[in-house]
Amino acid sequence: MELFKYMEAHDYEQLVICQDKASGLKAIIAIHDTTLGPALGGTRMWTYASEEEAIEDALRLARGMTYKNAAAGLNLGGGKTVIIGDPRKDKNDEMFRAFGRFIEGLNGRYITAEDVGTTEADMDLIHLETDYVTGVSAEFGSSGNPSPVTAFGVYKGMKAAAKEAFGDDSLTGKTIAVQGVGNVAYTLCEYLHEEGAKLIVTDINEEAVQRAVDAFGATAVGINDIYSQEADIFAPCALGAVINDETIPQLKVKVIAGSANNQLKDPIHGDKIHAMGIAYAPDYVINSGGVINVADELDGYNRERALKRVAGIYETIEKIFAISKRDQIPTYVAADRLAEERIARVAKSRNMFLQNEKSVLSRR
Ligand SMILES: NC(=O)C1=CN([C@@H]2O[C@H](COP(=O)(O)OP(=O)(O)OC[C@H]3O[C@@H](n4cnc5c(N)ncnc54)[C@H](O)[C@@H]3O)[C@@H](O)[C@H]2O)C=CC1
Ligand SMILES: O=C(O)CCC(=O)C(=O)O
Repeated sequence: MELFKYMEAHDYEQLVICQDKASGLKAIIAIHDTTLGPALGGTRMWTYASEEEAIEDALRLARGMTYKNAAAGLNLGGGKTVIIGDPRKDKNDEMFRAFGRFIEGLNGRYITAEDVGTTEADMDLIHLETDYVTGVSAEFGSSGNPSPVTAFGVYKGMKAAAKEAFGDDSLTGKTIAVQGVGNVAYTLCEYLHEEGAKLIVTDINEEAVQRAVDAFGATAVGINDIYSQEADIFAPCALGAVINDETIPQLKVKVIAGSANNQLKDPIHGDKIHAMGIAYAPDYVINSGGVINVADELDGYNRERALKRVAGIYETIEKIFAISKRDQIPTYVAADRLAEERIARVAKSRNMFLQNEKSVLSRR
């Protein structure tokens, strides 16, 4: 990869390569855009096949965080870290302490959190060296398990999408096909059941299915049958790339709204469902409850305030449908536009010189 060419083409600010021989730390911190505030994004630990693959992943994920944070209305930019290594074998305490010192060295330009392969305990080790970390344990002001909060955001976003499709945001009597009833979707099903929706569920884990059948009177279907159900709403809450050439022709729903990341296999699939008149709530917006929740730690975590902020996903999805109509574009493009427009607006109002910029952490 021609690094500077790539960074220039996609507007990256900074790439930090961190190496600590004693602990074996090999980390790449990618900072995409800090117009809105410090870059916040988790740390992924993974066995990358090559250094180039790790750098590409860090860059791609960091850019994703710029859009996610901007669309979520957070005053945070986008960044992400990858640590090269096997999270089951290669971790040691010194590695995360060394990483914390590298973060501290960035003096607040980057704030980390958990991601695939890292845990609350790892965040606590980072916290020994820097305050620029979230997702720490309760004694340091943790926001706790993000899944119920993510589920609340998905519920709110689904209602906004239902309003778009059916003219009314009530889910009472609506049939909702839920793919995967894990941590997020189980709580989502609680909200939906409470509101009087009929649930159809599937999961590769039979126990998870049975739990939903017992608790919510859900109808269980096979894993490949979830797409073709006579339902009003499809809620993908398991895997990515489930909206693709094979599944789209099977869909009978008017709304797609679920927690899974990267739901569209390729952008063309977002165009296809748009052309079919399906109201699609873009994944990184409707599932942003987790990051909104963790970001609340920066203000001294307050559950009530976090949930209020997460409830704002309803209005964000409404705005995205409005942009989609205004510009005649699919909602996945409208979400990017919402983020880009917000960054451009804030950039204009923040171009005045200040001797000392206010830090996010100083709000604590
Ligand atoms: N937990 C959170 O706060 C957030 C989660 N997400 C995304 O939401 C999705 C769900 O996350 P969690 O509930 O935390 O994960 P989870 O692992 O608790 O739940 C996923 C469920 O999907 C099932 N599953 C896996 N493959 C399947 C398949 N082929 N068909 C049907 N079911 C299948 C699993 O058995 C599991 O029960 C993931 O894509 C995740 O990346 C996104 C933002 C935040
Ligand atoms: O939610 C988190 O723990 C961190 C945010 C993040 O990296 C993400 O949403 O992918």
